[in-house]
This record gives sequence, C-alpha cells and structure tokens, in this order.
Amino acid sequence: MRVCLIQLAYDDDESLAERTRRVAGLVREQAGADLVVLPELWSAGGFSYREWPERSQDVRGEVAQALAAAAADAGVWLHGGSIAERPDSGETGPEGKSLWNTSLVFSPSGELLATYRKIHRFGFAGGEPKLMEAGTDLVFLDAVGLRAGLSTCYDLRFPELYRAQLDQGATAFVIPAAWPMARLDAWRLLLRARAVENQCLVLGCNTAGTHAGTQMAGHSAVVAPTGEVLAEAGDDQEVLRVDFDVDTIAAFRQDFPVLADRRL
Ligand SMILES: O=C(O)CCC(=O)C(=O)O
Repeated sequence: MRVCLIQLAYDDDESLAERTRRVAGLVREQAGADLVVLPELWSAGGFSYREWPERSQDVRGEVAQALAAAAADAGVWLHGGSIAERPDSGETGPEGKSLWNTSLVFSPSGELLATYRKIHRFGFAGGEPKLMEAGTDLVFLDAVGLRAGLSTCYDLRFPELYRAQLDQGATAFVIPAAWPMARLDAWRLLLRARAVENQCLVLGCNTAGTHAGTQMAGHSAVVAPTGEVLAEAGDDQEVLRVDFDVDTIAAFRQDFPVLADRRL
C-alpha cells in the first residue's frame, strides 16, 4: 500500500477558491497512490476562528465536490482532512450550534463514504468549544487492507478514544491536524505512543506555514505499529510518500502479542 500525506502550508492571504484549487491539484498529482491524506481544517484555517463562519460548508458543498473530483481523477482513497461543517439542513447540535469540525473520506470513484465529527474540541474557553459542537461517533475507513480509526488533532491527547477504536478492530489511525510548533514535541511523542500502545499504523498529517499568528509544526509522520518512524516531514510544505505492507501489522501482533495481555 502506498500512502501520501500532503502536509499543506498556507498563510492568511489565500482565498478559499484559490486554496481549494491548489489542494485539488496536489491530490491529482498523487495518482498511483492508494491512500492520500490532507490536514485538519485546511479550507477554513485551523486557527482562523473568525474565518470559520464564512468558510464553513456542507459536507456536499464546494470543497467536498472539488475533493471528490480530485479523488476520482487520481483514482485514490482520499481522506480530505476536515472542513468547518455547517449542514445545509440547518441541523443544530445539543449546544444549539450548527458548526462541526468534520473529516471527509472519499472512495477512488469520488463517493463520499465517511464523515467524522471531531470529538474532543480544542481551545478551552475559546475556539472550538465556543464555536463548534462535539462529535460523538467512532468512524472507520475500511480500505486498502486497513481498518483505520478516524480522529483529529487534539483527539490525539485522549488515549481512550484509540483504545475504543482498537476494540472495534482498528489496525491503523488516520489523524489530520493543525498542530502548532509550540507543542511539536508532544505531537511527535503522542503519534508514537498511540502506535506503540495499540500496535497500530499511525498516519499523522499536519499543517505547515503560519496563519492567524500561529506557526504550525509540520512534522507529519508515518509510524509503524512497532513505534518506528517510517517517514517524517520537515517544517515546510511537503508530500510524504510511504510504501507499507499492511500484512506486517497482524504479523507483528502475533510475534509480540502485547494486546492479548490486557486485563480489563
Ligand atoms: O493539543 C494541541 O496541542 C493542539 C491541538 C490543536 O491545535 C487542535 O486540535 O486543533
């Protein structure tokens, strides 16, 4: 299986239409890959809270349509990162808001096959808890020989989410992010921790560049279930390409059966 993580860099100057065209072009360039992953909230701006209302969209809106077309043209499974989701239906959540941080997954024919609403909202009294609803459901991408649990950025700090995904058969985790440079060490540590403790392949696709006054950490990474970092990006925009034999996940779990020793 070939995976491509598109570590996108952006600043505050690019319009939504320009960025969407640029990202769709980058996805098309990955034809030949099996799975392509984009970062969290690239269309809305991870830390651009004030832009979110204006840049929010339905899961079948213009950003999703551009991603669907790019996935189909490239013939790849596409985890399109997340959007600031405002449903056209007018749906509101339990807190009365109509905004979620929602990841979109497309098949190689461009069909929207899964959406995941970020469960743990980042920002304490501001940002996501103030503006967005929390997701509630575990969501998986079953493709290319993987059962990949979906999560987003701050979710990475909550190991019980990944255990719950493991208990539902996860062999991998796909984690788009807009993780800041100020906490790069935690990002690198937690990606490896989630891989080692769950014996899962981890695909962490972060953002690069500086927007809304916040420098992003980059350092997207592919981490094997052993904890070995198979590839890691630098600080700038970069596409990380890794070939991985998915059969090695089951083989490693059999050779080193830690998960069988859990005491519940
Ligand atoms: O947990 C962190 O340090 C960063 C989280 C974050 O930036 C996010 O969830 O958007």
